[in-house]
Amino acid sequence: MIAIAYFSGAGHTALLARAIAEGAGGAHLIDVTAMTAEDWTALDAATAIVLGAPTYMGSTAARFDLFLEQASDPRWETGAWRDKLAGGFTVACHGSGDKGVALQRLSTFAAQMGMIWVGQSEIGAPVYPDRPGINRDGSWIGLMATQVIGEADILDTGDLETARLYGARLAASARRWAMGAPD
Ligand SMILES: Cc1cc2nc3c(=O)[nH]c(=O)nc-3n(C[C@H](O)[C@H](O)[C@H](O)COP(=O)(O)O)c2cc1C
Repeated sequence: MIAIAYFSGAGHTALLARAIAEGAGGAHLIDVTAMTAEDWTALDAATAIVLGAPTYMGSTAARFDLFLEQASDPRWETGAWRDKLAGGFTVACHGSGDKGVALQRLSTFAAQMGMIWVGQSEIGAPVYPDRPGINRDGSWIGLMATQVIGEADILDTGDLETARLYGARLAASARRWAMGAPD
């Protein structure tokens, strides 16, 4: 099972979370501002946890960092998430916008938790001109999207398709990983 934990101030990160879930063929979507006991149970049971936060001031939004710190106690010490798969995504209003820092922050959290990071593997245009819009920000450490300025409720179709493909990759990875789980 895949769990997607995200924070979204104005809705863009939430759109990406839903597209990843769609590509994965279903996932437990968790808004970290309204955590329930069931959400923590789902995270602890998940084969893969996908972390999503908008880039605010050059890194992950503080509200998501609060969730990461909450999740670490006591799981960092107990190793409760060790060897789970992890992935990450972010969105910002600039093509760069220092989104890479946000994805490094998420992958560093995963590393500290002993998780196995699954990056973004899609190559689009200009390398493959027949794939316009796919991974248009050229990010492989995780999924990046760029906000369509002035629009709160839409994202670029290429970014959404890239998110679906990332979800499919995470789901395939989770299936393979679960098959090889130790007894
Ligand atoms: C406090 C704040 C800080 C931001 N910092 C950045 C930034 O460093 N780089 C950038 O490109 N966009 C930045 N933005 C724009 C957001 O990343 C962008 O609007 C994004 O789509 C928001 O996602 P959300 O709708 O899920 O909150 C910032 C927005 C806010 C509110």
